[in-house]
Amino acid sequence: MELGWLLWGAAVLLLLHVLMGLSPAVNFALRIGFYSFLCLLASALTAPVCLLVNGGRTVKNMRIIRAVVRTFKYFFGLRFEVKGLENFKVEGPAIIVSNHQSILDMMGLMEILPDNCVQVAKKELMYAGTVGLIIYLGGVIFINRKSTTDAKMVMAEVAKSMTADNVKVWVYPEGTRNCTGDLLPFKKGAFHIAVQAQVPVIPVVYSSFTSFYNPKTKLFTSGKIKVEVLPPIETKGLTSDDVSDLTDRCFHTMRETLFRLSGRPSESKKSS
Ligand SMILES: CCCCCCCCCCCCCCCCC(=O)SCCNC(=O)CCNC(=O)[C@H](O)C(C)(C)COP(=O)(O)OP(=O)(O)OC[C@H]1O[C@@H](n2cnc3c(N)ncnc32)[C@H](O)[C@@H]1OP(=O)(O)O
Ligand SMILES: CCCCCCCC/C=C\CCCCCCCC(=O)OC[C@@H](O)COP(=O)(O)O
Repeated sequence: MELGWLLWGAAVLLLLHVLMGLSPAVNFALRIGFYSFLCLLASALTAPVCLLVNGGRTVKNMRIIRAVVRTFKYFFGLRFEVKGLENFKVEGPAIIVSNHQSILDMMGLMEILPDNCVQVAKKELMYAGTVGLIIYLGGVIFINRKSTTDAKMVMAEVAKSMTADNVKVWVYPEGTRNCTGDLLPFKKGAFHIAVQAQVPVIPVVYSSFTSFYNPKTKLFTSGKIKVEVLPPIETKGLTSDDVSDLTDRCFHTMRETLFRLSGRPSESKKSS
C-alpha cells in the first residue's frame, strides 16, 4: 500500500519534471498556477480566522494575512534581503510608495509590511474569489481606475481618514504591473494624498525580478530580491503646487535605487 503511494508520487514528480524540461512555458504556467492556487486556498482558510479574531473588515487583519503570506516564499525559493526597515519607524501615518513588477509582489509587500498599513488596489481585485474577500477583510482601499473623478474622490477621503485612524497607506504609483527592470512614469495620486494629509512619503524599492522572473520569456526560477526602504520625504508645508516636484524627486530617487539594487548601469550610461 505504502509502496503504491510512493510509486504514484514518483510518477507525478517524473511527469512534472518531464513537463518542465519540455517547455519553460509549462514550467511557468505550473508555477504561476500554483501561486494562484496557494493564494486562493490560503485566503479561504485565513478569512474565517480573520472574522473570528477581529470580527470584520479591519487593518488588524493585515497582521494575520502578513504572517500567512510570509511563508509563501519558501515554496518558490525566493529570498529577500531587506535594508532600511528603521525608516518605517515614523510616528503616525505616512504614504509608502513602491515599484510594482508582478502579482508575486504580494510576497515582497508582506515581507516588510508595517503594522496599521493598508494598500490601494484596483477594484477588480475585489472579485478575485477568496483573494478578493481576504483583501476586503484586510481593509484594502479599492479604486476605480476607469474613472479619474471616482478615484480622486476615494483618494481625498483616504487623505482625511488616514490621520484620524493613524494608518499608513501603501500605493503603487506606477498604477500597474511593470516587469521591465525600469519604472513607468508615476501617477500623482499618492503624492496628492501625502500633501493633503501633510504626511511623509516613504519610498520602497524592490530589485528587478528579470533575472529570475520574466512573463515574456516564461522564466520563473528561484531568486534573491533586494529590498530597500528609503528615508522618509517630509511634506510639511508643501501645497498642491509642489506635487509635481515631489513626484519627480521620488521617481528619480527610486529609479536610481532600482538600478543600483539590480546591478544595472545608471541612467547616464544606459543606452535603451
Ligand atoms: C492569506 C493569503 C493572502 C493571499 C494573497 C493576497 C494578499 C494581498 C493583500 C494586499 C493587497 C494589495 C493589493 C495591491 C494591488 C495593487 C494595485 O491594484 S495597483 C493599481 C491600483 N493603484 C493605483 O492605480 C495607484 C496609483 N494611481 C494613482 O495614484 C492615480 O493618480 C489615480 C488616483 C488612480 C488616478 O489615475 P488616472 O485616472 O489615470 O488619473 P491621473 O492621470 O493620474 O490624474 C489626473 C489628474 O488628477 C490629478 N490627481 C490625481 N489624484 C489626485 C488627488 N488625489 N487629488 C487631486 N488631484 C489628483 C493628477 O495630478 C492629474 O492632474 P495633472 O494636472 O495632470 O497633474
Ligand atoms: C470566482 C472568481 C474567481 C477568480 C479567480 C481569480 C484568481 C486569482 C487568484 C490569485 C492570484 C493571486 C493574486 C494576488 C494579488 C495580486 C495583486 C496584484 O498584483 O494585482 C495587480 C494589480 O496590482 C495591477 O493590475 P494590472 O497590472 O493593472 O492588471
